[in-house]
Amino acid sequence: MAVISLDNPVVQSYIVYSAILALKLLFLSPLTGMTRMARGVFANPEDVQSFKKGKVKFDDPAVERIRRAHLNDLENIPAFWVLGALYLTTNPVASWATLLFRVYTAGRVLHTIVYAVKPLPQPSRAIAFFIPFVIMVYMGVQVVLYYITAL
Ligand SMILES: N[C@@H](CCC(=O)N[C@@H](CS)C(=O)NCC(=O)O)C(=O)O
Repeated sequence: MAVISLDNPVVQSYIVYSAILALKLLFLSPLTGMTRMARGVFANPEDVQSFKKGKVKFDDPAVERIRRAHLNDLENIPAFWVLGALYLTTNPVASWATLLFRVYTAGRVLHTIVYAVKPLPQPSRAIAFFIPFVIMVYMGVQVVLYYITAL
């Protein structure tokens, strides 16, 4: 039986990397806001009125790029929180699970950098997306295999 306790280093590792990912996800909101301000492009007329500058515009390339990065995080990071937590219950080897959480987090941070902060040519974004994606699939399969025998 897996020991799910806050004293368990794998659980602590999951908590740390989950929090880093949440902070990274949150970071994209102020980045969007700052980019809107810098470029004078807003999503609502009341924003234009309140800042007394710029215009309503929905296709600014820089803002849309950050919004796509944000959406991509939302398509991926919540699945990590779920699958990572379930994976903990399968009694993984601590060093292996920690490595997976670490590489996942590094991949998602790199995805944000090469997509939204300092755009780089492909395949940099594809790699930064794909490695964390494979880790999630791996964890999900491990969870299913671990519990399916009990059904
Ligand atoms: N919703 C994604 C699904 C595929 C995906 O996540 N691809 C990665 C690697 S190419 C990506 O960064 N897509 C860009 C995006 O989601 O805006 C899309 O429309 O591209």
